[in-house]
Amino acid sequence: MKLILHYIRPYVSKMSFGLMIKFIGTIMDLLLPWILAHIIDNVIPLKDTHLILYWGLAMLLASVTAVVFNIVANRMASAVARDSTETLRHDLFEKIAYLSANQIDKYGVSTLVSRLTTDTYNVNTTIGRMQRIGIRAPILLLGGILVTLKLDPVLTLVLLAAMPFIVITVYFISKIGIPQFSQLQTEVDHLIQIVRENITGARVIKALSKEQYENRRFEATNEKVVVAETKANLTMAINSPLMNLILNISLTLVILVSAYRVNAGMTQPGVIIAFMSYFTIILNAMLSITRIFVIMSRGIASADRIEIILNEEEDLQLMKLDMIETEQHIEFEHVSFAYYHQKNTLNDIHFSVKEGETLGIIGPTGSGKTTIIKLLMRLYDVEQGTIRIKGQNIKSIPKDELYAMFGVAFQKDFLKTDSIQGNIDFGRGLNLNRIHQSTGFAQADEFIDSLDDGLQHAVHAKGSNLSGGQKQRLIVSRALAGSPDILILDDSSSALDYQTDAKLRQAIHQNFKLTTKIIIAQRISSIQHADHIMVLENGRIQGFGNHQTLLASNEHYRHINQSQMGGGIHAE
Ligand SMILES: Nc1ncnc2c1ncn2[C@@H]1O[C@H](COP(=O)(O)OP(=O)(O)OP(=O)(O)O)[C@@H](O)[C@H]1O
Repeated sequence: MKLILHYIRPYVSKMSFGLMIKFIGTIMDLLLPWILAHIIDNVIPLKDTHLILYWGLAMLLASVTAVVFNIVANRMASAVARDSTETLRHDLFEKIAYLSANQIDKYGVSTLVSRLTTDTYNVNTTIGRMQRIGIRAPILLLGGILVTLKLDPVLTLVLLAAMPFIVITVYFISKIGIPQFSQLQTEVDHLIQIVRENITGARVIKALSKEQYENRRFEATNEKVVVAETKANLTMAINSPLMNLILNISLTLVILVSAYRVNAGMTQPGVIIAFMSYFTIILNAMLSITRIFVIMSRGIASADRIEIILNEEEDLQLMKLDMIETEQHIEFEHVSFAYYHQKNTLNDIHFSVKEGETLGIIGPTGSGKTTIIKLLMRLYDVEQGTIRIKGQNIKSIPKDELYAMFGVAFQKDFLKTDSIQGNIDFGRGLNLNRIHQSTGFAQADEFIDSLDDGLQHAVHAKGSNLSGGQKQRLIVSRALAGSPDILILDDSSSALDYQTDAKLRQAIHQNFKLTTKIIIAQRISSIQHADHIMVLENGRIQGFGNHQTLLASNEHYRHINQSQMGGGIHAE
């Protein structure tokens, strides 16, 4: 609720104006039965046609004002809901964009997507509806009671006897309903996760003929959403019949008492007709108020889920740490790391690389190669040991500065729905020369030139209209285009043929002399010319040296070399 209040605060004046219009419209609605009673009991007996016409016109004016003012107020309410949710969605998106890799792992992508979409939509509905019926219903209720008190206090007291029962019912129903709506949102998260996996993995699913299996998996989760929704809606559905029951009992009592009072000459028939109209107004107002609680239950559950993300503290804080004098560009000092306090993924990683040098990393899958890069970029914080860039602990380098040092091509990196140029530039405003140069270095020119629209060729989501090798070359072009201090190629040439891979390495060697390069590869040929080669196994450094020294001293490396290159020391 605090979150909702926070986001509507900037619109208080607009909202107040809208609520004032709504107030006037509602008062007009309230006036109508009173005018009718006045016409029946006081004006008609006078048999003055002009006076009857005059009061009839007053009724028409009141009803037109009520309709027009209500429409205007509703439109203003929708505008406030739209604008405040826009800001909320913006803030949430920004927050999600700045979450650390650790925090994204903690929540999972699906729940973040559903918080950004369905939850913000629920908040929007709550803000809109609260203004539309949140003011109208209480005014109709209170105003109705005040007018009926004036018309006939005894009958009003009979009506008011129902109030405590209504309050108790609403309290218990919303107490049960809010957690049920939270549960429903969690099930929606799971559903989104399965849809995402299905769409992302469509090709694998088809290749393995697993459509039926996936359909069953989806159905099972869909069923859970239905069960959760049914449960929450059932709780809320008890609300209206229960209210109707309470109100109908009190209506019966009101009719009985009014029949007695008219017979005894204690009240007039016009008053009873007006009272019945007010009774309907009060009844509808009470039902609307209970509906507000249903909407609020859902809105609060969603607002809470959004608030948890917005309140997430920055977990990779900038620290003030001393610099050391060093000749090295990148240094890992006895670094050990575990994801979420599980078993260590990396153990005692200790190495250094000078500016302009190339480090090759080779090792079996899952040995921790990519994790070294993630730690160097501070996507996760190390628990033991220190990582330095030019003598500065990376924990003391502002994030923007740190990220700006890198040009990275990750294993299955991201391509967005944009042109080839847009994907390489990635919002950095690079000049066209720079982009042409980088596509040349990355050996992407040949395929880009073969396209009719060249750099303007549209790339579909995740690069689905490009081959594996074409995607890799675009991703490498993007990494090179920013002339980075540190270039990281994580298995980024695996889809290239040997010749193209060799040309790419040659281009990088010749044109990025001052850039420190880290190349992760499965192929010895991709790293054999590196200044240093790290052999990684089970998160430990198994060997460190150049190609020749490792061939001479490291059995594991020799074995890989033999299996890939047939044993000799190959030079290209
Ligand atoms: N976000 C994560 N959460 C938990 N565990 C992770 C995460 N990322 C990687 N791991 C685990 O850490 C280990 C090392 O992963 P890493 O990606 O560094 O290996 P790799 O050597 O680069 O493998 P590959 O050659 O297959 O890319 C693996 O066992 C992996 O399951």
